[in-house]
Amino acid sequence: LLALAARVRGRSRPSGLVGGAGAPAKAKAVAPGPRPWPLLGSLHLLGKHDVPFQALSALSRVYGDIYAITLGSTPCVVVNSFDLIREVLISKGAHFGGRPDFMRFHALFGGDRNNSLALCDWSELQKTRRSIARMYCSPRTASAHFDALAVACDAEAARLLRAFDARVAAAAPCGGAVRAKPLLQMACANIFTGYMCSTSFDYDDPAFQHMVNNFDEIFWEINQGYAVDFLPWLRPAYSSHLRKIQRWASEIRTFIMAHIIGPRRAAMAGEGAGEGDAPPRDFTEALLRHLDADPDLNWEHVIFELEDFVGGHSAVGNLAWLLLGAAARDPRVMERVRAEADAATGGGARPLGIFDRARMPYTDAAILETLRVASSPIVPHVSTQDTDIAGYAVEKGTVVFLNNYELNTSPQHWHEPERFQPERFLSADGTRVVKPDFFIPFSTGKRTCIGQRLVQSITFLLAGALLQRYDVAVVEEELPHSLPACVALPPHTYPLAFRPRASSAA
Ligand code: HEM
Repeated sequence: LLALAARVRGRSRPSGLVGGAGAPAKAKAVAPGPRPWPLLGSLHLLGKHDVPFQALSALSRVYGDIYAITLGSTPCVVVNSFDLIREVLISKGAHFGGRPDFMRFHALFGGDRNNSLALCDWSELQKTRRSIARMYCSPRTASAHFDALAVACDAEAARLLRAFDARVAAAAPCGGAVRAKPLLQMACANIFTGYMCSTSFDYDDPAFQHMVNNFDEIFWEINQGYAVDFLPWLRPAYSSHLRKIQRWASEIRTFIMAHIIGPRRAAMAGEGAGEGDAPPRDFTEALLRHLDADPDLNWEHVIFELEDFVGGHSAVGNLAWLLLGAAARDPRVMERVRAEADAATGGGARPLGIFDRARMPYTDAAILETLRVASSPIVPHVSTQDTDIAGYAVEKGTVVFLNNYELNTSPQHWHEPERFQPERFLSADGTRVVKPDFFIPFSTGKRTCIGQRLVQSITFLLAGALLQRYDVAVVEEELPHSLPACVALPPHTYPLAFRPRASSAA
């Protein structure tokens, strides 16, 4: 009964807000929520589940669609319904443009999280950076940038398949089990550097391998929650961990400077690039030209921006490996992706390309279903002024969790949400992808993900090409396993068994 009462309270608007004409304005009520303990706040409640987002969903069944919770001494609000998430991200987006001040975020970006596009607070500089990045990281299908992406993808898919052929042949005596996520990550990294920086690297290059592994470590790391995020006095206990994060990030920047920006800058000087009206050759050149033209930009911005965007490849590689894991668990998924790929390429008469995505709705739907099941959390937002959500007071500096784990897994929204069923994203005749409004894996509003077109195109290509070429199966001793509410897999995650396809079309 208490739980039910709390739930009803959580859902209703506080009556004090509805004053009659001339009535004195009453202070807005604070959303209901658990009573915090000294020092810890309610952090102990998050530890009762595999991942914090499960705990946040469980608490929504007690306190309702919006509740207030104190973590350490940080005031937080959790919103759990699509309407309230839209209120925060869209109708009141201008009030919630900040990001949390976690020391891990600072450690990743040279001591200042505002160097990062995803982790900074909203600012004029952020607007400029987003608009430069958007053109390249969100290319429209009929655009020169998308054509350039297609070229980088074609070259890399061919290289990946050659590398896989060799690995699979070597692994054949032990059933074809290959721990190949790192290979996939290198292919993704090369597509990103090929497209954004007009350069790519050999899979055997130890410096490249090291950079890709560092990115993967960081992607896994950033997807974890740590008590120190809310209890800064725990810092001494985490100091070696923080140093490790700093080292990964700084090694990445050294690589980018030495192997991408340095050579590129030298080549541009030699070619006289930037002179005349020719458009920049790629994202790196666009950034370097801005550096010369805009006094507000400095070297650090360029390096950090490339780090941010080249680093996007880690998310793609992890997503593609999750999709391969799902296809290995359910051969029907593999068969349907393969049937689409065969139909699109004339039975393998030519390699699969990113333009084929338009004719492969099931494969596209399988990517969406992988995103739904993984349910990557939206990066928390922070209120930049005193405001309200659903009429409840929200003070400046409050961390807001947008619980899209609840949106992606609730039986209120999905039939059998625990099942992997790409068909749920298809029209009744199976010819079109249909996405419900409340499905927002890339968030929405002014801080929405910039990379979603790259994510969908590259995941499509790499997973599609591999499924067209190989029979993929689970390795019984190490079944595919991933955390709920997490699109990241540990860098050395489960292997999958690959065998050249029995009825070979590709
Ligand atoms: C599995 C793949 C990915 C998923 C599920 C994903 C999802 C998200 C989500 C949920 C946000 C938070 C938006 C918000 O706070 O409202 C975000 C932000 C962002 N994403 Fe992605 N993302 C992915 C890959 C990428 C890639 C490949 C790139 C770059 C090429 C990228 C660039 C960004 C940037 C720059 C932001 C920050 C935007 C801002 O704060 O202004 N993402 N992403």
